[in-house]
Amino acid sequence: MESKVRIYGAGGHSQVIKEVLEINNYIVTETFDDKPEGVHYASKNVAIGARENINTFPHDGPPVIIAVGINAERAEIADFLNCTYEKAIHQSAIISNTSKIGDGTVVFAGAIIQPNTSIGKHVIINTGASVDHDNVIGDFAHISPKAALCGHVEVGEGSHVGVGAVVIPKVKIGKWCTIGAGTIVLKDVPDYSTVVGNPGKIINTKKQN
Ligand SMILES: CC(=O)SCCNC(=O)CCNC(=O)[C@H](O)C(C)(C)COP(=O)(O)OP(=O)(O)OC[C@H]1O[C@@H](n2cnc3c(N)ncnc32)[C@H](O)[C@@H]1OP(=O)(O)O
Repeated sequence: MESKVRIYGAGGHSQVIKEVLEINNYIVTETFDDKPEGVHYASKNVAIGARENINTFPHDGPPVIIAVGINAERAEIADFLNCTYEKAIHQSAIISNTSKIGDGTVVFAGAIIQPNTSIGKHVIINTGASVDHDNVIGDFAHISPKAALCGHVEVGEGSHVGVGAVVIPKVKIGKWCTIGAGTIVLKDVPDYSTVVGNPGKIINTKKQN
C-alpha cells in the first residue's frame, strides 16, 4: 500500500531520503526548502519552506521528514513546524526488534542497529553505520557513514559522529559535540566538544553543529 509523505529540505541529503521512501512505496507529495541556493539540481517542484510564512505553511497534511543534514538546523525546523513526522528506513538496514527508533529519524542503506538500542527523533543513521547493543542516541544526532559505535555507547542530543569514527564500549558523548572523521574515541566527551584524531583529543569546546 502506498502512503504519502512530505520532505522538508531539497539538498543532497534529501535525495537519499527520497530514494529510501520511494523504494518503500511512499509517494512524496511535496518538497520544501527555505534556501533556494541549497536546492540539489535533481530536486523538482520545490516549494518555499515555512520559515518566511509560518502562518500560511500547510502544517496539516501528510507526515514530514526534515531532510536537512545540519543537526542544529533540523532542530530549529522541528521547533517551528507543527507537523507529524515519518521515518525513512532503507530495506537493507538490519534493525533489532528490541531497538527503538523515534519519529523523523532516517536509517540509510546497510546500517546496523543492534538490540536494546534507543535512537531518538530526527536522527540520521547514515550509510553503513554500525550502532551496537544498548546504545542511546539523542534527538537530532547524526551517525555518519561507516561510523562504528560499540556496546553501551551514548551520543547526546545534536551530536555529530563523523565518517568512519570509532567509539569504544561504554563511552558517553555529550550533547552538540562533533567527532571528526576517522576519530577513535576512547574517553567520555563533554558537551559541545569537537574531538579529532587517534586517540581522540578535544580541539574545541563550543557548539559547532
Ligand atoms: C554522506 C555524508 O557526506 S555525511 C557527512 C559526514 N561528515 C563528516 O564526517 C565530516 C567530519 N568533519 C571533520 O572531520 C572536520 O575536519 C571537523 C568538523 C572535525 C573539523 O573541522 P574544522 O572545525 O573546520 O577544523 P579544521 O579543518 O580547521 O581543523 C582543525 C585542526 O584539526 C585537524 N583535524 C580536523 N579534522 C580532523 C580529523 N577528522 N582527524 C584528525 N585531525 C583533524 C586539522 O588537521 C587541524 O589541525 P592543525 O590545527 O594542526 O592544522
